[in-house]
Amino acid sequence: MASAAPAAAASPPTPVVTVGADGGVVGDTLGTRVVAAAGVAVAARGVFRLAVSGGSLPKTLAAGLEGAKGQDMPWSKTIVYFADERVVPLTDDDSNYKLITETLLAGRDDLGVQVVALTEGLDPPAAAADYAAKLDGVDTNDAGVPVFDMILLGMGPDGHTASLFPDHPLLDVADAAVASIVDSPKPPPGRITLTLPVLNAGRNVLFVTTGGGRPPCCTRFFTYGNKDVLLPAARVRPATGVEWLVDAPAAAQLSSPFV
Ligand SMILES: O=C(O)[C@H](O)[C@@H](O)[C@H](O)[C@H](O)COP(=O)(O)O
Repeated sequence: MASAAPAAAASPPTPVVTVGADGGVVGDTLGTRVVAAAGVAVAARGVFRLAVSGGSLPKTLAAGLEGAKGQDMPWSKTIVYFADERVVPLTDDDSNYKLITETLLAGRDDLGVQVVALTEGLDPPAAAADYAAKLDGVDTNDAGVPVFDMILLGMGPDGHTASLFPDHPLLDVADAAVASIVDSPKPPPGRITLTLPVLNAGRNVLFVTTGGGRPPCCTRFFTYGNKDVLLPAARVRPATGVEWLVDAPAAAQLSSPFV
């Protein structure tokens, strides 16, 4: 990836927040968004490159793609990547690869979905470099940044997204598509993550946040303390816009100007 391009002059669109009554409704909406983005990508480029996070997202997505919507998915033209991954064996309970095989991909072994998994046995920096090399087939923008058709993100209680944590130097990585962390505040400590330039280059970028328990983060969503330093999740503002799918308990904790 080339070094960072100058920041775009125009402000990105204000995030769109879509509130569902509960996790089931959020999952349904997510499924609809994913099928729509997949259809557009396959019609335009013959493939749908989808980057997913860990946490609760794979389960919500799996539920949203049950039934008819799942049948509308171009599974054989879908390539699943990881917005972040834990540097553990693929069979480890902490592995996001294991998580998606047990949720999103469960019962879909024969549909030809490709998954770009972490290479096992490498330390985090080597795993990040190796994973970056696996992005070779992904389109890039003028700045050489990989452009995914869709990136699905969650937000932790501290405002982290993917494995980009508040006040961490990884937030400033602008010359690599994939970075590593060895001191993740959320266990396990060793992880790889897509970097902010990649998250901000996605064609469709969605956050999915359900449940309460996030007031410290959400009340500080746009500013961090008194320093006007944005929390990691708030720094994901692609020029294509960003949508937040939240349930009612999460929405109740999001303060203006977020909603
Ligand atoms: O740890 C991971 O693998 C994640 O990608 C992480 O960034 C996650 O998305 C958030 O912590 C939200 O997690 P929840 O969906 O469980 O709230």
